[in-house]
Amino acid sequence: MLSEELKNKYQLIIGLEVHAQLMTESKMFAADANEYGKSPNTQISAITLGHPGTLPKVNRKAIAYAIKMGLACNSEITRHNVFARKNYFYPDLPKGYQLTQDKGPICVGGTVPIQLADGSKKEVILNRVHMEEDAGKSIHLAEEADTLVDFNRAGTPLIEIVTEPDLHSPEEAYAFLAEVKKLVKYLDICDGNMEEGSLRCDANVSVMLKGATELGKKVEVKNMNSFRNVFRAIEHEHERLIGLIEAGEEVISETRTFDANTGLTASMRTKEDLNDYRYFPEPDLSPVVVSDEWLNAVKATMPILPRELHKKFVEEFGLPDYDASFLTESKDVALWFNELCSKTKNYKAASNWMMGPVKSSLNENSLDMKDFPISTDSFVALIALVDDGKVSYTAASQNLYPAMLNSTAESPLEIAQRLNLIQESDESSLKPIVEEVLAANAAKVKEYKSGKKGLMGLFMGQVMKQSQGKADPKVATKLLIELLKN
Ligand SMILES: Nc1ncnc2c1ncn2[C@@H]1O[C@H](COP(=O)(O)OP(=O)(O)OP(=O)(O)O)[C@@H](O)[C@H]1O
Ligand SMILES: [Mg+2]
Ligand SMILES: [Mg+2]
Repeated sequence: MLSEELKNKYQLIIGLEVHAQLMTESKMFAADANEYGKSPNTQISAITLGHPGTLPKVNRKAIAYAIKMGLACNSEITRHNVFARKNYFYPDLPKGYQLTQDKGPICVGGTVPIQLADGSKKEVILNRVHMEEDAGKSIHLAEEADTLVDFNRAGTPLIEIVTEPDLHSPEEAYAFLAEVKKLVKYLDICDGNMEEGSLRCDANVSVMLKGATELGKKVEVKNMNSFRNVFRAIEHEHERLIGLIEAGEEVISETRTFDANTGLTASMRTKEDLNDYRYFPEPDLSPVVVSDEWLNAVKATMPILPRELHKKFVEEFGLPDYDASFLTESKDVALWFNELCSKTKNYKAASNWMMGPVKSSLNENSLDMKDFPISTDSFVALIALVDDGKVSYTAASQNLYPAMLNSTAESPLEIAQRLNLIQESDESSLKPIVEEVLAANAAKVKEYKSGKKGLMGLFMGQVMKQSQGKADPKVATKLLIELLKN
């Protein structure tokens, strides 16, 4: 572990390359199904395998998805798009080259907003988002020392989201990934599943003395299969690079691989054996031109974005930033909440319900908001029962709400009646109970009257007990104050 003092001497610089698999039905340049988890080598065609005489054809849906990402990040959309062949030899690359965008990525620049745990915010600057196709998958068999190849993944449409070297801590990198995942899910273009490899991240890391004007040499770390592991890999490189420099050793530009078991990285290849990819424009594809008409059609499919919903929840509903961030974390939650708030004006109560009981019950039952059984209409009725003093919040959250989860046929009022949860807010029926309590506690009443005002809580507790928790606290308090005056 390096001292804080040493860490403070250096500035950590991170640039991320995030690959997102697009959820199109077919592949980037062929009609074979784009489906995860199928039997090896069943989702392949002669085009994907690059057999002689076959010709690729661009999947326009994949292009539209990439444009959606660019629009969400306020990138500039390139109108004249050319694909290039990136040539290299690897067993899982059936054609011997990958189709990608070398010059002129489909989305240029743009930003992604992030927020850290301490509440600080920042716009991470993107270099570009470009299109490419995925390779197949090599499966290395440990025992037989053999390698098998599954080409199902080959040709899957990808976007590569490349940041500027604009991130400065593992926390920022983590927040960026979380935001990208959230965005692609809102846009419905990628499922964001890092374990299944639909979202993959390479981290470029360097350090430089604070105040230096030139970036240090970077290493690129690969093979992290979770956000947490990206965090760990950066943390490790941060320390390793400073250690190297402090020891007077040279940092080498290289690609390193992360080992999740040890938390360490190891060299894979250095810049010296850098591939010459011999990029050249793909001769079998004509340029893809994004017309105004097409661009507008894609714009029309844009969903409401988390940052827009966040703004609405804060500005229109008057909710704290914290609530808005929580509520927009998942698209399903945000949209459900948005609908709920079109039916109630008690936004803060609605938000508290979401952050408390709803969140807990979803977690406990490992449910998604998609499977949430209560309709927004019923939920509004629940909130109104509490607001009108008919059911106490305690009874509503502890008894009524759990019952609603299991009984969607009855209205909240019917359930509250069945469970005997309706509060007694009628003065005339509460008064005898209050009188009874005061009579039974004559000594305490005397103490109260001689100044021990703290006893109010005790009386209140007794009234609640006598009324089996159904006394409306407001009415009971009012009656107690009145009767204790005499
Ligand atoms: N000195 C540096 N320190 C940290 N990150 C850097 C530094 N210089 C560049 N980067 C980042 O490295 C990444 C470079 O990605 P890019 O895709 O452009 O090139 P590449 O890694 O050489 O290509 P490939 O896609 O073949 O891996 C960017 O995210 C960029 O911000
Ligand atoms: Mg790259
Ligand atoms: Mg790279």
